[in-house]
Amino acid sequence: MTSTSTDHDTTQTPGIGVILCNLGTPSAPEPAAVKRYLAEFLGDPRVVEIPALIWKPILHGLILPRRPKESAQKYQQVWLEDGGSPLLYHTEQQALLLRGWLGEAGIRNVQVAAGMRYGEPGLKSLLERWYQSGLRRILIVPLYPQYSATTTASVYDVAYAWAASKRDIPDLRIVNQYAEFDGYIAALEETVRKHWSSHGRPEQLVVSYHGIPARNVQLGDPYQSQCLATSKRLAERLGLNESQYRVTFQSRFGKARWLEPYTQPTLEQLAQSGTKVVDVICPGFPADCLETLEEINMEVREAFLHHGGQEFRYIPCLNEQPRWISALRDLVQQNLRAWER
Ligand SMILES: C=CC1=C(C)c2cc3[nH]c(cc4nc(cc5[nH]c(cc1n2)c(C)c5CCC(=O)O)C(CCC(=O)O)=C4C)c(C)c3C=C
Ligand SMILES: [Fe+2]
Ligand SMILES: [Fe+2]
Repeated sequence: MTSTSTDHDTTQTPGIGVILCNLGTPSAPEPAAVKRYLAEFLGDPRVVEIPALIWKPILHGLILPRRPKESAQKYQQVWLEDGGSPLLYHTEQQALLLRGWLGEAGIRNVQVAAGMRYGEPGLKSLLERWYQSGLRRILIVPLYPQYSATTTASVYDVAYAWAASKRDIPDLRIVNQYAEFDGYIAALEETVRKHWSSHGRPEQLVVSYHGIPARNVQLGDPYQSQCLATSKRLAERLGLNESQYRVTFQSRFGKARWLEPYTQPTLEQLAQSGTKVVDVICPGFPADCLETLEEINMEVREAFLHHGGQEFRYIPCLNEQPRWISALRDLVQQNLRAWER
């Protein structure tokens, strides 16, 4: 970590806040807490784009009475003994480390915190708290490298709605996407190379992203093309040709068509057609969470092995990897520089 000469002006202006904003997570791995979380999350019209008159009765009459119990059991399997929700734990660790790395780069007037779009610590309360304490420059970094209206736009909604309640609106900046940001790709590359140096190369690298409904893409959501762009950049840096990796989409919810190919059936087909060793990485999740630790590393692993695969090697998310924290520092510095002009 070295100080840069370009950050001097920004560092002297008081009161900058940086929020690492992630999706959110239940407060406990219990049905009641999961129900509260899912009600807020799935009640967001950015997430489920079905008219409220149709969706609300389905959500409250069919989904919320059943799913929380099932989901709570899954959360229990990944809940950290001391840290609680992995998603919240890793996001908070990232915020702590980023604060230190920014300090080492000479930026000492910055506060960094984790904020959650759904649940606690809530994005809106954090904005309000910092505003009341006098911060007038706030940078939000959604922990979604690939933009989707279902996730990133929802962060904009909350921030802008909060700002709409203010007479003296602070300088607010939101990082829209960083699917091909060099530091991010380099961090992914490093995590794969480290994994290969201890385990050797796989027959296939499966690059799995959270899915969204296919219709959203038809309506203009750029998410799919950004996932493909991230994967292509990563594969190029790893020297993989097109037959050595594939991109898949996981976590389908409901019966509509989502982005394809789906992760689990792809791994089952790979196993059935004789592939024995696979590596799976989830670049769309900067922090490990239910969808990576339980769905990928438990459910999909079991499916692959059950269909004849021999080695299912899950590559953990970027989490607290120094190369990732330095990428976040670079991304933040790049955005803070805009305030110098
Ligand atoms: C309509 C449903 C959903 C859309 C669209 C969706 C998009 C989306 N989600 C993430 C990241 C995460 N999702 C997580 C959990 C999760 N996602 C959905 C549904 C949709 N997601 C549900 C119902 C759940 C809850 C778990 C369950 O009950 O099965 C998580 C993990 C949260 C945690 O606490 O660990 C993340 C992270 C992205 C990036 C995305 C679109 C691009
Ligand atoms: Fe999700
Ligand atoms: Fe899932």
